[in-house]
Amino acid sequence: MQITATSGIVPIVDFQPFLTGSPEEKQATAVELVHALKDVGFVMLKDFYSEQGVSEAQVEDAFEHSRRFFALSAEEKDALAWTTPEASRGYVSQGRERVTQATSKDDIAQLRAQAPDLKESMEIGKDYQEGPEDSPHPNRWPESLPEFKAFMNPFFYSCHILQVQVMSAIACGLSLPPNYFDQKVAQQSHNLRLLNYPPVTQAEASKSDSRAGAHSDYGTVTLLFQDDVGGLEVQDKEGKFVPAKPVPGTVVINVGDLLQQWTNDILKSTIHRVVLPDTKGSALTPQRNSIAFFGNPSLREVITCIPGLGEPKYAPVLCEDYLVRRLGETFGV
Ligand SMILES: O=C(O)CCC(=O)C(=O)O
Ligand SMILES: [Fe+2]
Repeated sequence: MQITATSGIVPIVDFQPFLTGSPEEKQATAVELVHALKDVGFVMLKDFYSEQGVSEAQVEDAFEHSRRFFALSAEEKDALAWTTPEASRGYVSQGRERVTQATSKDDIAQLRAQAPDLKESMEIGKDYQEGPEDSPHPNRWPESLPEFKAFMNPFFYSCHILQVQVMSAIACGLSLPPNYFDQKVAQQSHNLRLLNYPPVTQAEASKSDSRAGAHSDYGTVTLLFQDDVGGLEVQDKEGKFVPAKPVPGTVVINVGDLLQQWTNDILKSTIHRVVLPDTKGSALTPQRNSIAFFGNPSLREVITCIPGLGEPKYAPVLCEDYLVRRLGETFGV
């Protein structure tokens, strides 16, 4: 397999042939994508924009809405605070979440106290509007920014479609039917996370160089849109962290733990982190914004190793149980 371009160790794959190409072109792109996800667990997709999925203008607008949201007063943001792993919606102030691979409550609490993630985030889930029985966990919308909700709901759906497109390519690359995952992710139990990494002084930077600690993601695939500041690093096979410098016009895709389990370790959920960029002599590190869309299976889906991918290494797990446990660990609840 010839990968022509990379950012660090992350291959760059043109997704357009999968979206609009001939059957042969589709299959060749799917194979290229799966090769990258088996080998590195990360890929950058270029030419991924589509009418049904995510458009270029939407990505730009999403960053603008995100900036306006984080510019709200601390009081207004805190009134929308994230509540429970089951809901996983709302505002997460700096220091509340500490992503890590540690699993002991005490270890994570100590990490949170000593080296908190230098970030704030806003978590958005599917917005149920049909009736009380459809609204177990309402989103937490800022009242002073009505256009925020009006933008984020269709953007969430567009990201869902891009995620379906990527999952379909993964299915093709694994020699499964193209629609293999469609029904299994149809509930849109995903999590759209707007991230703001504020500027940091040298003094703060010496306490914790971690904008987001080393961790793996939990779900199927994460779609990550990043600005041009950089800081994302991906662990290589020797355990070394390698910068994945932003490439304009691409979306980063990485495999989550549930997709690794689903594919019986064929696809890799790779550890990654976000570090502070060099201050280049100035007193503050630049602010960074990113937008992560964590694709998940439907919550009632039981994740069982896909037949034909070898002797199962994992016992079946209910998606909801798994996600609630992982989120509970990182939030210390
Ligand atoms: O901000 C980034 O580039 C990555 C964030 C991330 O890995 C996460 O939130 O899981
Ligand atoms: Fe992540």
